[in-house]
Amino acid sequence: MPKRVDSCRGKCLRCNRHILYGFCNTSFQLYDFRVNCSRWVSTKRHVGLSSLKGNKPWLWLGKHLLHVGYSRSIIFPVSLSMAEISTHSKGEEQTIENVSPQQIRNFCIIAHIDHGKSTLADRLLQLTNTVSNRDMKEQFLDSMDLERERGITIKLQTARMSYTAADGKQYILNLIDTPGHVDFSYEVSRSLVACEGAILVVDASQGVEAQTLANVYLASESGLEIIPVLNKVDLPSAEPLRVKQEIEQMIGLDTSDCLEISAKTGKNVEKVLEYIVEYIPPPKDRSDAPLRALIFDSYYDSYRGVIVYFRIFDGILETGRKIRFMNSQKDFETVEIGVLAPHQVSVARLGPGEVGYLVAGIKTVQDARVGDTITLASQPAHSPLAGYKEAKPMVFCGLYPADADQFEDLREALERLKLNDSALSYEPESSSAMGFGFRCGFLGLLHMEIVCERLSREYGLDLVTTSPSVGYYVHLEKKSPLLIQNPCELPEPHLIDHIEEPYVRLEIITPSEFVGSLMELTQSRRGIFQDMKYITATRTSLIYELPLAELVTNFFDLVKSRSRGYASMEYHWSGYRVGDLVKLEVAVNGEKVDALCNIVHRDKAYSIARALTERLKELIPRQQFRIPVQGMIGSRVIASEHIPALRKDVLAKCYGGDISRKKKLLKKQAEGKKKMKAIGKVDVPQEAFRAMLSLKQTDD
Ligand SMILES: Nc1nc2c(ncn2[C@@H]2O[C@H](COP(=O)(O)OP(=O)(O)OP(=O)(O)O)[C@@H](O)[C@H]2O)c(=O)[nH]1
Repeated sequence: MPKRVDSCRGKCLRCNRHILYGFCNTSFQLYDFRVNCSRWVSTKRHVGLSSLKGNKPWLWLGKHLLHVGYSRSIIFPVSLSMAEISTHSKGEEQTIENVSPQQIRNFCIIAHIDHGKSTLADRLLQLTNTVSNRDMKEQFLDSMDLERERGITIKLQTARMSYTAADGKQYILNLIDTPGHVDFSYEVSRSLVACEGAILVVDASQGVEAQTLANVYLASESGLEIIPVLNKVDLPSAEPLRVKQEIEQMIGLDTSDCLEISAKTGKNVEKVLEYIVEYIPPPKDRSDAPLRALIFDSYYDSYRGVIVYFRIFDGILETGRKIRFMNSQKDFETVEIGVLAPHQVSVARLGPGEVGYLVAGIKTVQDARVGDTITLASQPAHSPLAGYKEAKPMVFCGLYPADADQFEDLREALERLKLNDSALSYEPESSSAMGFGFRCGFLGLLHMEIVCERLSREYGLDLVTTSPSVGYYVHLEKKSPLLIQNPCELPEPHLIDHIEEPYVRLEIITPSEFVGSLMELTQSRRGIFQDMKYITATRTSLIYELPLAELVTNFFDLVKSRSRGYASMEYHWSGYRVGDLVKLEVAVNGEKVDALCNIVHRDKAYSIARALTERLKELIPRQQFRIPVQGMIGSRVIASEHIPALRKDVLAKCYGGDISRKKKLLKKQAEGKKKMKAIGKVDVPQEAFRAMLSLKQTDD
């Protein structure tokens, strides 16, 4: 391939307006250029034959003419030389040099939530001068407003840092910061595949938590070198010795030379950089092999189309080359490739081991799916790299615009969010109580909360959400099973043979004194006990199989409150199990409210129905007539409440007088109320739809 040796810049001779930038290859033919700093265009199609016009050589670039000159010191094989009008000043492209894989280290930071990943990433960016002190802000890589406000990482983030190590050599360190919350663990698994090593951050005051273990398992499954680091040693409550012991006992990592750092104060953070260079293996040098690069993230930019983040395993990628996505078998021409330093900086080529981005005029994220392999269309690789399991939505809820006119806006907003969030799913549905809306699928409750918040903040939508539910497999007699994501769709009981519900394998790590209370909670949520391990003298791990439906209704909050915040939990999908489940419906004033329908375990149906009707009685405003609120399974009423009518003193104006007159007035009032009840419609307030959620909390 031609090697880029120099760049040039000049005005178009024809229009005298456009500035043209170009790069020369080894034979000093311009091989790619751009107009007015906008997109790069391959010159293969655009450069016309060069010619000399008097002493002023010029060159066609598409419809533009570039004025060029000679350098007399070198004899060129072609008539044209490097452009000399103005040599491209130190532009971004030239600051990034291609490096050999030996000088590259790809690593990610993994930890339990809030153990200090993003803070450590901040310090590393500062130490390597990737971000100047002036531009530095807390949690630099968390770019979403929501991430910064809540102090959590939602999306994985990448940054390329340049570091001169103690051995005097310069290294390129590609960092991937990952989220800690269990809902986003699929982001973690994606980033792990792009790395050779992981820094495992453990809070020295808290120790090994459930998510620490889960992430370590993921990292060792991917064959990564794990470097444990104790963070927050500046805290008075830090117990580095105890935590080191925990790491050795629970994870089995040697902690004899484990670093004790404070990401907040910067103590010992520079040593982390040395450890990365020393312990994390460099990527393999397979530059001669056909290109294979793994897509680990992508997002949609309204100006440039889909931006794909990838890691190259084999071969070389250059701007202007035609690439192919091996799974979707779609071809695109790369308009720009570059690295994330941490902002996008374009480069001409990237070699094996490099992490970068590319722009190729891709219109939908579906064309460049995360987990797909990029290869060259002209020299495709034989087989794609092992991708990822697709993120599967686990929790579903209905989203309805409070104002029916906003339905189309909601559709548009969901379409846009979906472009950058492949785990989100949605399909239209309608409800008699709430009109038209969408049934959306999320990875977990936090994911759901974040999507709802983004919809209201970024798109100004006022939404009503129904209580979250999970997906059930309903086996009908002599028919193939149905997947039900909306409880209202559950067929009549006599048609159902059995129902299967999703289960998760749950691990809770807790100080031993809270074990009893947490076991009680888990059992009340239909948990099936699997194992209990004493990890250290004071900490215990509990393992349960738990229905996902029980977990999504604020189980995590209860675990936290019962353990005074000290327990942590982690779960992953473990399969479907048969459950004795029924559809619990609610009728208000004789009319079933479909948005309040839910699938619950038969044993709990009565208590939930009772609590729900009581709660609705408080929430639904009183009307002129008496309103019955009933919880029902099929046509059987299992709980009932009445909202009393508003009373108007129709006798107020009767001073004394005849009793028959009073009776007449009261009779007239009773008749009026009866009529109103027959034609009256009860508006169920929005809070009522969330009642189900809060109910199950009180239920425990
Ligand atoms: N005292 C002290 N506080 C720290 C240190 N490192 C991080 N913190 C604080 O711990 C909190 C969590 O830090 P983050 O860096 O956001 O943690 P995280 O692991 O990235 O969190 P998620 O992205 O949500 O998983 C913040 O309030 C930090 O200021 C440290 O070394 N010492």
